[in-house]
Formats: sequence, structure tokens, C-alpha cells
Amino acid sequence: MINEIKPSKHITSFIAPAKLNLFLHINARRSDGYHELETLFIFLNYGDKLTFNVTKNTQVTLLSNTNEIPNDDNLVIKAAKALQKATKCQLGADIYLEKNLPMGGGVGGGSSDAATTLLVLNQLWQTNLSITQLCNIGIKLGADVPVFIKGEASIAQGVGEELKPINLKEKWYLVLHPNVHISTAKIFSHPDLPRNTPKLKTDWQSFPVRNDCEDLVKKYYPEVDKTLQWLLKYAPSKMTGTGACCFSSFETKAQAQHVLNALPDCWQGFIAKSAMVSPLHKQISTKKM
Ligand SMILES: C[C@](O)(CO)[C@H](O)COP(=O)(O)OP(=O)(O)OC[C@H]1O[C@@H](n2ccc(N)nc2=O)[C@H](O)[C@@H]1O
Ligand SMILES: Nc1ncnc2c1ncn2[C@@H]1O[C@H](COP(=O)(O)OP(=O)(O)OP(=O)(O)O)[C@@H](O)[C@H]1O
Repeated sequence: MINEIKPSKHITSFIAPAKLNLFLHINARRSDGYHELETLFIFLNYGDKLTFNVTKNTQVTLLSNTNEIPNDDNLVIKAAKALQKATKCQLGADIYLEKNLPMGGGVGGGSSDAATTLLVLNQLWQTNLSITQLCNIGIKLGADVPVFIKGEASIAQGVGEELKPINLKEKWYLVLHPNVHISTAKIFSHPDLPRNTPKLKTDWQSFPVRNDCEDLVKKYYPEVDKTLQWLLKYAPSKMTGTGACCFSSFETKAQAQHVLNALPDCWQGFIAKSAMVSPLHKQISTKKM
């Protein structure tokens, strides 16, 4: 667990890594509209970057290389303000967000930005909340925020907050973005979404796992279907989260690069190594609380 930021003068910015859902099963719909899931989260060594400057008034400002998200809706601002409110902190921050992750891409960029903001400001403001307290704030911002706060690759249950850490061999992932933005809420509220996959009874590796959102997304977003079909020519491939990104894993970076080199111009992609511990947590010391 996280206790203090390493005393290095050179660390000015912090990563908000991407996640992939290696599988995503939907078990049930709850009365509040949220869904019971079983999903396997891993992290990638690739993400957004956040820079923080603590100020002596309570203002939180945000500058970014994208103007797609109005500041009041940005999960970075929401996370900082939620931490201020929970701790009655009288400090503020000027934050810079370098957005590299595709939005609505299923790689968890918004949730990861929120988690990085909570973890880093909790240290810089010396508000000293525990990881559990930060997760309680985080889950209200997004179902994926707790896994980024805990920073361990995990099998998640509940709405994504009951986490069992897992250790898998690290691999190279090629992630393709079909240039469509998919709203998570829209997919989860669709009447045709399958919602009755039984809970895993055995180890997930001996079960034919899948992404339960994939067929629905492919039907309504043909670009996702085309991207997956293209990627499947090279390697087993899946969609992450509620899309739109699709991924394949490779033993070496060169193998992933070979496929990326052949990518049609209409799509974008990146290559990153998987990580069982969030790269953010490698930037922050790991003393027990
Ligand atoms: C599908 C996943 O990407 C898997 O990692 C996540 O569970 C989504 O996490 P997220 O983007 O942080 O989701 P939130 O911002 O909390 O929720 C967006 C919308 O998705 C739906 N939602 C989300 C998570 C969940 N377990 N059940 C849901 O039904 C809700 O309608 C919600 O309004
Ligand atoms: N800092 C942020 N980065 C990205 N999106 C944000 C941010 N703050 C708020 N949002 C809003 O959240 C929406 C979804 O963001 P995000 O990119 O995390 O989706 P996603 O990768 O599909 O996430 P998930 O897999 O968790 O569903 C965006 O369309 C945007 O409106």
C-alpha cells in the first residue's frame, strides 16, 4: 500500500496507466441499474500523465492538451474536490493533464486519471487517507477507480470493486482504437446486452472466457467489428471494457510491432507491456500503512 511519494526532485509528473479487461462477464443487473461483473484487470505501461503543483488556496485548476472534456465534468477536478471535501483540506492544486489514452476506449483513462489524482494529492496535501478511504471516494467517481487505487492486477467482482489480486506472465499488448467513442452507460443500458453469464466456478483459465459486451458493440459499431476481424488474422483478440479498443498479446515487442506496422491508416494503435503492479505505484513508495 502507498504511504509517501518518493523524495525525488525529478518526479514532476505521474502516470495514469491504461487497463485492459482480459475478460468481462456480466452476471446480473442490480436494482440501482449497475451490473454485477466478473472481470480480469491488468495494467499497461502506457497512459496519461498528470503534473501537480500544490497551492495555498483551495482552488483546483486544470489545464490539458485536450479540450474535449469540460473542466467541471473532468474526473481529475471531481477527484481533487472530493478529496478536499472528505478531508476539509485547505490546500489547492494547479494540475496539468496530458491526455494520451483514447476516451470512451475501454482502457479506463478517466478512472485512472481520477485514481492518480486521489493518490498523489493525498500525499502532497498530507491528508493521509488510507487506501480503503480513497477507494470509498473513488468508487463514487467510477466503478473502475478502486482497481487503479489499489494498483494490483486483479479479478474483480461486484460492480468492479471487490478485487482479488492475480499474477500473470507479463506480455506485450497491441491495442487498436477503431476511432469510435463508445459510451459505457449506453452499452450497459441496452436491452440486448447479455446479463446472465454464470459466475466462474473453477479457475478462469479452465473456462472459455469472453467479453459479454463484444457482440452488441460489434453490431452497433461496425468499425469495432472490422478492427477485431483485422486483428484476428494475426492473433487471438478481444475487446476491452465496453469498447471501443481491441487488443492482442504477443511474446515480444517485435511481434506486436510487426502487426502495428501493417495497420490501415484509418485506425490508431499503441504497443505496451503489461504490468501486474500499476506503473503509478512503482513511482510511489510501497510502505505498509
Ligand atoms: C465496463 C468497465 O469498463 C469494466 O472495466 C467498467 O466497469 C466501467 O467502469 P466506469 O467507466 O468507471 O463506469 P462508471 O463511470 O462507474 O459507470 C458508467 C455507466 O456504466 C454502467 N455500469 C458501470 C459499471 C457496472 N459494473 N455496471 C454498470 O451498469 C452504469 O450505467 C454507469 O452509468
Ligand atoms: N480525465 C478524463 N479522461 C477521460 N474521460 C473523462 C475524464 N473525465 C471525465 N471523462 C468522461 O468520461 C467518459 C469516459 O471516459 P474513459 O475514457 O475513461 O472511458 P473508457 O476508457 O471507456 O472507460 P471504461 O473502460 O472505464 O468504461 C468520457 O467520454 C468523458 O466524458
